[in-house]
Amino acid sequence: MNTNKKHINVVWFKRDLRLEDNEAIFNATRTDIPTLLLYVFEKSLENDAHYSSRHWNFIKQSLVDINKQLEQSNTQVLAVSSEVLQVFNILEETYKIETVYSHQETGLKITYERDKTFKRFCKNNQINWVENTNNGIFRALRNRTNWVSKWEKYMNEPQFIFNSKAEKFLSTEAISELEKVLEKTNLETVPDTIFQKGGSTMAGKYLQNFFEERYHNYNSHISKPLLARKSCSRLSPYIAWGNLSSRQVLQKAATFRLTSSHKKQIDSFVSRLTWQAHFIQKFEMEEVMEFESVNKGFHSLKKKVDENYIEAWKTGQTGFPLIDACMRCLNETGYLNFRMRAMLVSFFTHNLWQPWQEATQHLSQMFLDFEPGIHFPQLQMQAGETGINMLRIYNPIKNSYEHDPDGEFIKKWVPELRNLPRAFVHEPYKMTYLDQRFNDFEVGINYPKPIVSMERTRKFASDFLWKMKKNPLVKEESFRILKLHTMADIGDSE
Ligand SMILES: Cc1cc2nc3c(=O)[nH]c(=O)nc-3n(C[C@H](O)[C@H](O)[C@H](O)COP(=O)(O)OP(=O)(O)OC[C@H]3O[C@@H](n4cnc5c(N)ncnc54)[C@H](O)[C@@H]3O)c2cc1C
Repeated sequence: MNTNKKHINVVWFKRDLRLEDNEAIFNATRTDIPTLLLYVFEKSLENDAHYSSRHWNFIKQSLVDINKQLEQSNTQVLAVSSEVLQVFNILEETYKIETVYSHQETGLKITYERDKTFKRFCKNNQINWVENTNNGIFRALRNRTNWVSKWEKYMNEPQFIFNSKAEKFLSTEAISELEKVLEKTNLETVPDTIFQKGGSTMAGKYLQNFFEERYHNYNSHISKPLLARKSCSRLSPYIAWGNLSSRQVLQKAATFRLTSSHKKQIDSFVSRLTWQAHFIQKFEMEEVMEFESVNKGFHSLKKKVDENYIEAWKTGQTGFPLIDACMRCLNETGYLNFRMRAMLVSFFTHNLWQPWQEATQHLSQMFLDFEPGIHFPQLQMQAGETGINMLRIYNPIKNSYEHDPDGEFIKKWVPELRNLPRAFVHEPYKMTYLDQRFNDFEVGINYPKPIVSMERTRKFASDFLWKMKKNPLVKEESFRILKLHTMADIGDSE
């Protein structure tokens, strides 16, 4: 046994893929021993049905970007494909690991269990594990008393400056040696212009460009599927994977606000970042939300799974043009604005009357910005199963006329409808026999007939859920949820 092992620290990257304002790196590099920067592509997570290749590509791009910034420091991120414990066991053969630094993860059960195992491993191997607060989400809170002021204080604190001195890190040569005994991950990705590209450099460009050019119409465009793509920040994947900390974004917003003549837009944007933290904090305190409705009163709601409906929804073949355009756009590009996401879930859970649990994995795979802490609470809220939020059943036809009046978005993503006059694009099933003939278009052949009746299913869902809201257990649970999370839920006021 090698008793003269070199001592090192390890920074274990999770959803904090950046160098600046990274407390884990900051703490590790304050010590006198070198630090190894590590990312593990965990096979168990790669196989988890919530994730898809678009996420792993984004992470790879983020690591390539970090590596570029690290060239001056003569170090690289050790990126390996394995499981976390296996990697640490192998590292321990060469080095004595003093301390592992990472950010707390508000994640899926699978990562929570992994962290518990890792904690035991550290204890058994005399490794110190320091976990930092991530983006102002606090662990082990019993309620939300003073939560907002704690969060604000965290956000106003100075950022952690990256120390790039080479002596702070394990050298590239030493990392190459480790790559020989571990399964090195190939970080190359196929060049692609459809998805937003990962990395802090790209994130910084989106941030700068949002405040310099794009934010002026934030409020008026936020609900419009086409215009929101430009007028919203598009920062969600960068925040979800940690290319930017929320603090970096908020402090930038505050600086721009000082001289901005569009302060209202900046304030609305900032309020979204408060929601982001609010939802993640809620999930941190109610992790069962991954599997079941937070309001136990809804556990008795049993909806029959219909695979045909689910398939039509997933592939954008429901016969409702705005729903289909949204889904096809999401599948293709990984992004959709808030209202359209909410509408897709509402259609799934209310009109198709399917359990929200059946929607989670397809959506999480498609959202490039998949963030468990927002995803599950939002799904349940849009499904009307929290008991505390206003019941919202989105009407896709009304939304279509209001937010895509010329059918531009629909025609882009549902090419079958491209040649139809504007008057028919929102409700092609209303075309008469003659309309169809003159337009060389047949409902049910060129484009599906609606798979459900909008009016009948809306009424059914509304009556059913309003009745459920009166159920004593739903009421009791609503009270519990409000008490636990103190502040009134704020997420559906768009
Ligand atoms: C069913 C459903 C699932 C969702 N899943 C996710 C998810 O997995 N990851 C994710 O980041 N967002 C999710 N959202 C929230 C929201 O739709 C996206 O954050 C937003 O559309 C991203 O676009 P943007 O960055 O341009 O947002 P902007 O409007 O520019 O907002 C700035 C930031 O605030 C946060 N934010 C914005 N809206 C919300 C919101 N309603 N709730 C919480 N945080 C918000 C995001 O971090 C976003 O990047 C979900 C919404 C719904 C209805």
